[in-house]
Amino acid sequence: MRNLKKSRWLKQTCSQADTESASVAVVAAVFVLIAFVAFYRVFLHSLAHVPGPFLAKLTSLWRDAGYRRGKWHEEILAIHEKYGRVVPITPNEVSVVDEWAMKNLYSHGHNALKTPWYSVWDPPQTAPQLFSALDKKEHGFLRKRVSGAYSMSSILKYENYIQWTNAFAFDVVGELGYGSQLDMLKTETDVNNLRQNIFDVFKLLSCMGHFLDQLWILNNAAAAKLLDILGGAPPLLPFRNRTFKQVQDRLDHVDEVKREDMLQHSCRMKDAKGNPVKVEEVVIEAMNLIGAGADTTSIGMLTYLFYVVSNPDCYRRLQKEVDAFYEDNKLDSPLTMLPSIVFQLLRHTPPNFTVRGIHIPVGTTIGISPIAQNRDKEIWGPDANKFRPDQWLEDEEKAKLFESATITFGGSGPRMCVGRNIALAELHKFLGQFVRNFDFEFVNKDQPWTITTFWFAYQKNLMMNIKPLLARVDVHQIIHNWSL
Ligand code: HEM
Repeated sequence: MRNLKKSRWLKQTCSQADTESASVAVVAAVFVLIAFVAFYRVFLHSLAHVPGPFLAKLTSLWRDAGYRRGKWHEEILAIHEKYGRVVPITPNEVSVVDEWAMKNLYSHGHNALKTPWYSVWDPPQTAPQLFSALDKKEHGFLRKRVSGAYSMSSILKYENYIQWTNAFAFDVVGELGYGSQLDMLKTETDVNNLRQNIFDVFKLLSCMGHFLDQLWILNNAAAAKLLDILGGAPPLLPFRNRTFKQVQDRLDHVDEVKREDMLQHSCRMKDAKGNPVKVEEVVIEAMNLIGAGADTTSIGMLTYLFYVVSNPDCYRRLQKEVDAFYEDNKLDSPLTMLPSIVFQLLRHTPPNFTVRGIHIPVGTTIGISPIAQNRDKEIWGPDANKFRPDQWLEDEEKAKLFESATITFGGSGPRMCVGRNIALAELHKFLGQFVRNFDFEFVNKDQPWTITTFWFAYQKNLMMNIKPLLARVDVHQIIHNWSL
């Protein structure tokens, strides 16, 4: 009996020892594997010799941590300043600044494929969307059927709606894509908490797009259904429901509606087989307009206000030019300063690929950071960081070169911004009207604004003293202390 107990105890002790040594072996194997991967990445990987931050070569967590800090717009400039024009930012991703690379990545015929990061922008329970479609054929089809609505001739037809809405970005895109304003101006509130929700969702998706298979675990139809049942509505649901209602209403009356806006264009689209479009497909186009077209353009407007106030000479010349344009209602004097300021502010905001002698292997993720390219001293000269609209006026040849090197709208190829014409129309209108009707200056001259970047560079706390110019607008002469 005693022997039996002893042998059981011995067996238990042995199996405990076996488990312990197996655990040690597993931990050791994991360590060896990590050490091997680290050694390979830092010394043997084909990008190992390219100068860049050490941690970036080791793990993509370095880049992800940078994104989450919200200061990537400063960090990417510092990285290029320190390491040059081709810099690894993860073990398998390079950030590049180069005019040639821009043409070969982002123009017709040459464009590289978008990375799987974009898949995170496909909301569950909606139709495929233009921006995140990775497949070239699918993207080509989706783009072709909407592009008529974005052409300059169409945008000029919508101009009345833009004027009407006082050109404020959310209401403008609402007017074009939903058939009515979003009532942000009228109610002076964030209707459906839309702006805050878009900020929160963009922050989450832009940071987490690299993780856990693009957050698939949360971002799928089953999870959305489960959330619905449990009553935990996703943040953009009220807005999505409102969009469905508005779109369905327009689809039901499309032949009676006389309004030629973008919603009308979307309602008349066909699917790939030539059948009438489904409600989900129109909804995704309308939501695209809001996501891609509102914050981007309002960021441009704030950038304008910031740089015009920071450059009194530009401000004075611009006001003079716009005044001359309206003088005696002639409206025919040429505008040069206004477009130069627009272009200047926009700047401020495949196999065997070789950039500047550095070979980028097939399968590497490659991208151009707009801010790094738009501030590059080799392209823009020693005063690349200065806001100097005259740059566009001094030399016609150079201006053409600058235009082709500016990457703000994503190059010139099939993936470039389809809403460029809307953005340009809005910005020109807003800038011209604002400078004509108001005098403005910073409240806080030492720190006029703060910028946080989560894919979009959001400006916060831009406080302005705004004085209506009495001769032109019928308002009391009061100094507004207005937070933009
Ligand atoms: C100053 C304002 C704007 C800027 C700087 C801007 C910039 C860009 C950039 C860089 C891209 C390419 C993004 C990528 O592929 O990662 C893009 C795509 C896009 N933009 Fe804009 N955008 C602006 C305004 C607008 C407006 C007003 C709209 C619509 C009303 C719009 C709609 C779109 C859409 C739908 C795409 C996806 C195009 C495609 O993949 O084929 N954008 N934009």
